[in-house]
Amino acid sequence: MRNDMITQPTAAATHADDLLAAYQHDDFFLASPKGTLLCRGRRATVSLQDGSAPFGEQLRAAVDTSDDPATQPAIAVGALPFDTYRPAELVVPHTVHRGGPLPARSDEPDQGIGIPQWNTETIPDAAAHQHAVAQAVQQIRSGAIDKVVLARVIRLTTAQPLGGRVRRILRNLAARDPRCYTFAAALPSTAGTRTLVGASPELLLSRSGTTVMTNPLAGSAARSPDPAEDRRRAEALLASAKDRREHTVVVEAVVENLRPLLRDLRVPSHPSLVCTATMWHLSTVITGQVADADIAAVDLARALHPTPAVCGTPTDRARATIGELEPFDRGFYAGTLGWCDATGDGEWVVTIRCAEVGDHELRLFAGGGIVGDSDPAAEVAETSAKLRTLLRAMGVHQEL
Ligand SMILES: C=C(O[C@H]1C=CC=C(C(=O)O)[C@@H]1O)C(=O)O
Repeated sequence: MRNDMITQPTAAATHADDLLAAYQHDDFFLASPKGTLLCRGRRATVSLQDGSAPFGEQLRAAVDTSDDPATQPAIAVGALPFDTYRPAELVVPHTVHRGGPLPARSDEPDQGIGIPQWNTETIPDAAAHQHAVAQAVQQIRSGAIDKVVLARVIRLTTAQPLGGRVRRILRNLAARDPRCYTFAAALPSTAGTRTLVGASPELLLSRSGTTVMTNPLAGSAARSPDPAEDRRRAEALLASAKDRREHTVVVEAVVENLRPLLRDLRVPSHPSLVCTATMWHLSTVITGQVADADIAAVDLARALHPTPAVCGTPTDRARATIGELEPFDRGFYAGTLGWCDATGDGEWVVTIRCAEVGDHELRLFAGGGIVGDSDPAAEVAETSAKLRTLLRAMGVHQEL
């Protein structure tokens, strides 16, 4: 099994399934197509606000001043919120374990998480989301913005405690979507313990040595259980002028942000198709080489975030439109989550297809990119389809 996710030696490599089984509340877990990472404890923190010294130096300094002997590699992990103006920090864990990629399990039965009944609330409801999309379309047609991503939340509550069930959510997500980035991270919270859990198809950025890769996704179609219809939808997506526009805006912004930081930038001229268990997407894999070895993966990720795949363009105006039209706080949805080591290597995913899990409450998020010819009713249906990723992992099969 390939095992190149963390470049420094760690404790003995472990089977990915064992890492998933060992996941505990408060751990950091990330399974990517390259490998699986499980981190525990807080040995030190690295604030991302300082920014004066290169990240590798800050990380090494944080480890040197921690009261623990440095028996583990210097690596920092964590989640960053959608709102880039909020304070952000990464955790240097006590223990780091790595494994290969999680194995695919097509025969896995759909197991819920043992909660037979939920109270549900959708914010905004379908009619209000449709109205918000129509308002966004008007703003775009008036020339105020080019694209904006609008999201909605489903709030599920239960009297039963949820904390111990994150591992089962992770397991169900990974079983259905082994090629996605499956993650769980404890969030800084003043209101009890909260965990971000999800299975994202989107890589914001990875750096391995000098090589950088980013894989923006934008443009979507729901999968169909009928193979012929599924293929038809995929081909229609690839041919859709509206979805191509939505996608091009993201690729152009990513390239513009990376151009000063990378050399030998390779950008395919056309998007390709990728799929999850529930969605088809337009995808572009962009690669390049770091121009300055001191630029760590987390710095590059922060230079890109938020891309128009989760915010819009121009960024500040799209952010203002989101603030005006979305009646909830995104928190860590549409942010980024990952790891970075002292050599600058790392992997950062876009935190979509995810939920924030509290003691008795889950908030599930899904959004969609809006352009001038978006159809508000179709956008509601798209968010419902995206929400299925998490709902199914929790054993909820009705449409919400
Ligand atoms: C913002 C989300 O998806 C993004 C990623 C892929 C396709 C997208 C779209 O077609 O709108 C979104 O840009 C989400 O799932 O909440």
